[in-house]
Amino acid sequence: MLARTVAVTRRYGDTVALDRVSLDIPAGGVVGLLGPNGAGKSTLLNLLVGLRRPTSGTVELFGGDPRDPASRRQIGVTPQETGLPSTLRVRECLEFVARHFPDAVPHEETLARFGLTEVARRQTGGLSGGQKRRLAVALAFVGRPRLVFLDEPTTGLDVQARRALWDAIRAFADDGGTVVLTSHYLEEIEALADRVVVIGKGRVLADDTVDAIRAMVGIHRVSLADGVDLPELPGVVGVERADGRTSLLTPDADQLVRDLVNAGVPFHGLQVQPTTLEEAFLTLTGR
Ligand SMILES: Nc1ncnc2c1ncn2[C@@H]1O[C@H](COP(=O)(O)OP(=O)(O)OP(=O)(O)O)[C@@H](O)[C@H]1O
Repeated sequence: MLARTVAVTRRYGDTVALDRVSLDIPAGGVVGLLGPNGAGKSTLLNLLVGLRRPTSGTVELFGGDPRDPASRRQIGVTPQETGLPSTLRVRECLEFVARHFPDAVPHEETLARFGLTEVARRQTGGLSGGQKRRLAVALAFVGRPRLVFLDEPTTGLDVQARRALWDAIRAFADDGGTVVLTSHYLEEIEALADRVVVIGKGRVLADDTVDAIRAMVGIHRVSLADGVDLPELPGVVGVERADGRTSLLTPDADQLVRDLVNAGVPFHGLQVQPTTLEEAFLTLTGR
């Protein structure tokens, strides 16, 4: 096991950012932490990399305490927000980080892999937001880590830059590296992760393969104006009533609409909408 948390709780004052989270990170593959804003993803990463202490429970990194620098030797990290020294050139940043490691990746390789070759001589202060982000992520890989933590690696990148970064992350995993990344984007998780851990309100709501999670979050909300009696309908996983409307939550909205028609329900004001990830998971976990 490269890293693990056992019944970890983290509070900030009255806020419970993580609530008894137990998670194992074995070697190999990409683990995606998926969840809405404020779910606790960054807090979990910060505990795993030793930036924060748990309020209770234990966190292990390479068998030790993540707050001990020796435990952190084989990790690479890109936090959600990073600062680069604005007068250093891109290549100088790579050199600075590489000096800390016995067998760093050659600069040319990193530059090419992260699409930074053209800007190698530029000062980081003059880079675009996307270029800065790519450099910040690239730096996590320079020391040939065994385990890399990336907090929202592609936020703010355009489609092309995002894909380039995905390729680099995947190449690292294909070579046997392990990655833990957070994202709001199901698409990003689908592109990269073998395993998805869904976090909501400080809890692990699901921990499964991408396919299983996709099936769970493909929940739609079919809503109708109140005033009609609804029969028992198959495939409805939740019912909500608010603002003069009844919402039926279902993984197969097309079939539900067919069933409504077949049952002769005289509905009006029908709307079909995808649910948010948070709604889908709260529904599925019955909370
Ligand atoms: N340093 C802090 N002080 C006080 N509250 C905090 C602190 N850091 C996080 N929190 C709170 O803990 C909860 C979890 O935050 P966290 O940043 O871990 O969520 P997240 O899933 O990473 O969200 P996002 O997707 O927005 O980054 C939130 O309610 C947040 O306001």
